[in-house]
Amino acid sequence: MLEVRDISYQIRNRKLLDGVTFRANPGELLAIVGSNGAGKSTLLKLCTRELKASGGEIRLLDKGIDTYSEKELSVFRAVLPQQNSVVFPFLVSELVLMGRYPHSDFHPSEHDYFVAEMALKKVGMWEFASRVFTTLSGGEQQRVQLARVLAQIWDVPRGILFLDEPTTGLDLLHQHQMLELAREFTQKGFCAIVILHDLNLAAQYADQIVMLRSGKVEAIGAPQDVITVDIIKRVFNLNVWLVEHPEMDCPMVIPQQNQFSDRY
Ligand SMILES: Nc1ncnc2c1ncn2[C@@H]1O[C@H](COP(=O)(O)OP(=O)(O)OP(=O)(O)O)[C@@H](O)[C@H]1O
Repeated sequence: MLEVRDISYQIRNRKLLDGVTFRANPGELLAIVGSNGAGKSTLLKLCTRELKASGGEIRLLDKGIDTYSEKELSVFRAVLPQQNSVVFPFLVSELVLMGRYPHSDFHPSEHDYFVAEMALKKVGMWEFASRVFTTLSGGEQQRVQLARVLAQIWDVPRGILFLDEPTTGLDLLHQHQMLELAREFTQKGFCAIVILHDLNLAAQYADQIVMLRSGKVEAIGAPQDVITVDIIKRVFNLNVWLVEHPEMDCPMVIPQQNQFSDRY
């Protein structure tokens, strides 16, 4: 569904990404993790065509990403960016309806209004529908933005969801709800590519994890294969304990104490 083949990206003389290769299949949630500056957002921007790779190839639904028109792409792939760029006083309902524009050519049908309502209800924000978006709290805005991207690909058969640090600003409940929702969509055949900083969330929700370090893939695979003491030490320079999740078949990360005193 998403295939990234030997991708590199260079700015001036600096390689921000080098030889990155992975594949995400329908029904999978793939988490991209790694230290600050490792290249996660750059990689996501290449996959969403916000940036153009210096080398390699990216394929979506078995076609090169460059072969799609912007409109074709927007019908089946939706992007939740890291930064919230809304400055105009749109109502929450208007903003979510914008997610339907690729389907409605700016003239929303009854079905588009229905989908926007369903999406807002899905993220628990329906009662905020007539509020001005910019007056919402950071976490509330993030949930409305999720409703917008879900509305965009709500009823396509094979959608691709790109989420850049979607849990930022969300409380514990809503962090898990956000990822539960992403997983719900993967269960109906979507593919979700999610940048996460929290390794425990990645371990709990991802089918595959791509761990980046200095622009290269340090490890890729199932959470048990990527979330290891050695790999975390190499990537984050952090000593951790790993414990088994009490209910799920995945590791949980606990940083060891007293390892920072000589660093600062
Ligand atoms: N336009 C640019 N010009 C120069 N350097 C850039 C540019 N964009 C990104 N970089 C650098 O590329 C590296 C990767 O950036 P990127 O935002 O992809 O990292 P990230 O893994 O998403 O980081 P974080 O976890 O902090 O969000 C960083 O060192 C960043 O400073």
